[in-house]
Amino acid sequence: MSATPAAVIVAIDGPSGTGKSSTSKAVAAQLGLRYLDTGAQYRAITWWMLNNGVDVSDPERIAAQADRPVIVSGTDPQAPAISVDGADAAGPIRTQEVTSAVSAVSAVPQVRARITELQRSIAAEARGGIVVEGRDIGTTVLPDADLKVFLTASPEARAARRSGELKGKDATGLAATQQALTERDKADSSRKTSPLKKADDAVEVDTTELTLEQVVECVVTLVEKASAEKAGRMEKAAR
Ligand SMILES: Nc1ncnc2c1ncn2[C@@H]1O[C@H](COP(=O)(O)OP(=O)(O)O)[C@@H](O)[C@H]1O
Ligand SMILES: Nc1ccn([C@@H]2O[C@H](COP(=O)(O)OP(=O)(O)O)[C@@H](O)[C@H]2O)c(=O)n1
Repeated sequence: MSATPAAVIVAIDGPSGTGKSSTSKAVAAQLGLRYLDTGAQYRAITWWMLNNGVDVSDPERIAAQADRPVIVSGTDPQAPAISVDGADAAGPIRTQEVTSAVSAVSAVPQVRARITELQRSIAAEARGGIVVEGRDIGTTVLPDADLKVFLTASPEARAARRSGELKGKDATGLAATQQALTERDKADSSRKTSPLKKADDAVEVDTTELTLEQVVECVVTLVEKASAEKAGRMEKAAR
């Protein structure tokens, strides 16, 4: 008799515009898992620093304030929510001002330690399983995740996707969007503390030529396989 699928922890990492958020939400909703957007948490702490007059070009000042904001993340994939000091932050964390400052704030070790601890406790509470998306989930936050996926896409495809999202809200052209993405990737990949990096045991999926539906289907298949394998191992251990 085949075992009931086991609850799994899924780590989805990759650079900006590769489809992490869209894919993670859809996979979690389809499989009844919780969902955590860790980029939203780094955006939230950045928003707090900007609102509280902290000089975001000064790592020491950021470090000194890193413990202060109270960040609460919802984990419903159908209605992702985030608040800072009790205020809804879902809208304000997506502004250009926050996007431009987030890599500098998230590079500060005290910020990463604080947010990493929060992420681990949320994952531990998700008894039925969770999809956690970010930059360092498979390498640092949840190195024992049951499945690690690393999404990639060409810089041109990523910029075209982001530029489509910004249309009407931002006058930035495609070339400027690509330039901003490249700079953020470079900052995220070159920082000392848990840089953006594919974990050695992550499955890499290049989404450049795939539709979002195809990526979701591919990741759902990988999660189902990881879940069945885990259930098999648990059943064997219980015998
Ligand atoms: N495979 C894909 N093909 C085309 N557009 C996509 C694909 N995956 C995601 N998108 C679109 O690209 C944009 C960025 O996706 P998102 O999931 O926010 O990426 P990330 O979280 O990696 O930054 C969104 O508008 C999304 O709908
Ligand atoms: N696990 C994570 C997630 C995000 N981040 C930081 O947070 C920023 C915003 O993440 P995001 O996922 O919202 O970025 P987008 O690609 O969606 O614009 C990234 O550029 C990183 O600087 C991080 O350092 N570690």
